[in-house]
Amino acid sequence: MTLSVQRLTKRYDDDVAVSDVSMTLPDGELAVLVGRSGAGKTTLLRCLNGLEQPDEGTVSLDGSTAAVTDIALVFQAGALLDSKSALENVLDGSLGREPAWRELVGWHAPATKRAAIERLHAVGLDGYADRPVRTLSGGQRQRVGIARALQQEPAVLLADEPVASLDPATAESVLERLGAVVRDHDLAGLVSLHQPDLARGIADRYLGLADGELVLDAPAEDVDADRIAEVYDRGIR
Ligand SMILES: Nc1ncnc2c1ncn2[C@@H]1O[C@H](COP(=O)(O)OP(=O)(O)OP(=O)(O)O)[C@@H](O)[C@H]1O
Repeated sequence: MTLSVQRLTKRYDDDVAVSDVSMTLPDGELAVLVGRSGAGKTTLLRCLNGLEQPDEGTVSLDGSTAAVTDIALVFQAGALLDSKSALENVLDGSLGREPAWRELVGWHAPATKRAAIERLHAVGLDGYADRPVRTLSGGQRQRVGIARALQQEPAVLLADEPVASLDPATAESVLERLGAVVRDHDLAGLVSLHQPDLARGIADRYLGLADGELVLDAPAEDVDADRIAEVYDRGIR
């Protein structure tokens, strides 16, 4: 499905965090969102998945209003429940898709459980299902976060600086996983990153925000380091 954003604006009092942004994210493609601190990346992602209400503009999926479960957001550092296992964290992605009583007692349908194990496989975590996530490395935790987002069966996968706390090699491998799941599951993918070079060869497209405005929207092959540097130079907030 294609995610379309039309003239989206979000203000906090007098501060325009996102200003009149329009863009299209087709399925099967990973776009990388860049921009200096305070440019509006997190606010845009939160508006896309409904955590924030835009003041103006619309977000639609194939022309219709998106349901909450259609758009999954992977948080920085995974935002996992430490005391639970990897599999239990992934199963949390089914919240809202299963009857409430199943969620309350933690007794999931066999097909749901099989799907969750398949998601762990998709992110390269075979054999980690029963590991408490507090015993996992940063990169493994982040991949559990991606598997949990997949369990939501979204049409759109968003990630807000998902590799910020990782070393460059681990960050690159997490991004490769993200790119692979976006393509294999035919999702529209958007990832905010402070190290855009890590996404070379993985990103299909670069989007750039400066002071809330979309100042870059181009295929990855047309975007070199200078073009990205321009996005960072334009932000003055
Ligand atoms: N809840 C909020 N209340 C008031 N202002 C906010 C709120 N959230 C964000 N802002 C403001 O909106 C602007 C955009 O912030 P946002 O967090 O979206 O930027 P960002 O590009 O994600 O930055 P970073 O790279 O540092 O995470 C900033 O000026 C910020 O201070």
